Amino acid sequence: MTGLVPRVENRVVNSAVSVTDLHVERGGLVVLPSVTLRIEAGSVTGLLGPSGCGKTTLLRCLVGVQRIASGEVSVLGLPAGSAPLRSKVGYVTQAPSVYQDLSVEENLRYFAAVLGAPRGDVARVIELVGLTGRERDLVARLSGGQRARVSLAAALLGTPELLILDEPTVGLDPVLRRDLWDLFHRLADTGVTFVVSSHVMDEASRCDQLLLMREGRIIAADSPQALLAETGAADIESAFLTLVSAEQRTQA
Ligand SMILES: Nc1ncnc2c1ncn2[C@@H]1O[C@H](COP(=O)(O)OP(=O)(O)OP(=O)(O)O)[C@@H](O)[C@H]1O
Repeated sequence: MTGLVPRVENRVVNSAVSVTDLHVERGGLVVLPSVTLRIEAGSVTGLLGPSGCGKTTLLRCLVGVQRIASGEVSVLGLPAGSAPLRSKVGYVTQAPSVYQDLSVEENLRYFAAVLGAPRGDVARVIELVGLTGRERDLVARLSGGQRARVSLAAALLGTPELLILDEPTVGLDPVLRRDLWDLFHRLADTGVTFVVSSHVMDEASRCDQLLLMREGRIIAADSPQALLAETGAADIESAFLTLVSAEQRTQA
């Protein structure tokens, strides 16, 4: 996966995301009691935690599609979901959100037109996600991993400054996973901020910063190296368990 990556110009904020006292309820249950966090611009931040801990809900708040009960969510210096952010924030959901009955290229041409991205961008993003040669294939005939990459390509159209990716590497083989993480870092080096959720702790070492989440709360926010040093654990999964045990001891 190669290709030219556009630079993000005129960044004026250092925090790409700032969340304060965020409280969210879904279906009458408290999912996020009170989340406060900052995400540095130009970083690859991993949001890691067990299934059901609230990762998707938090990501939906950053995109501005989740009803919040109270708190503040600021993205690139603006309230999450505000109109100017539409072309600056890319969101890839867990379920691929592309048209099955269109080809890879037709899908991306359509999304480029909606976003007002230049036509030449389509070939660029297809190359970035490693789908060169599959342009004319119908999405319905692609594998799950290939389909996920079409969704990712759509999110890369234009010049997004923040990419919010919900479990983008699920179902991908190790080589493709490595290539995608390399792509995230290459784009982050140009100033794009990535927030990537995963319930697979072994992806942690690929992130600059980690947000470890449990039962709707951020239990740690630091670099993988700092979390390992702080807990004395050999890997992030053990660090997570150490933090959970420490928390349970404090609560007991
Ligand atoms: N549409 C909904 N209505 C009511 N409750 C919901 C809804 N979607 C999710 N929830 C609940 O919110 C909580 C957090 O779910 P969320 O999808 O944010 O977790 P997650 O960490 O992303 O999980 P996973 O890793 O399995 O995707 C769960 O208890 C879930 O049951």
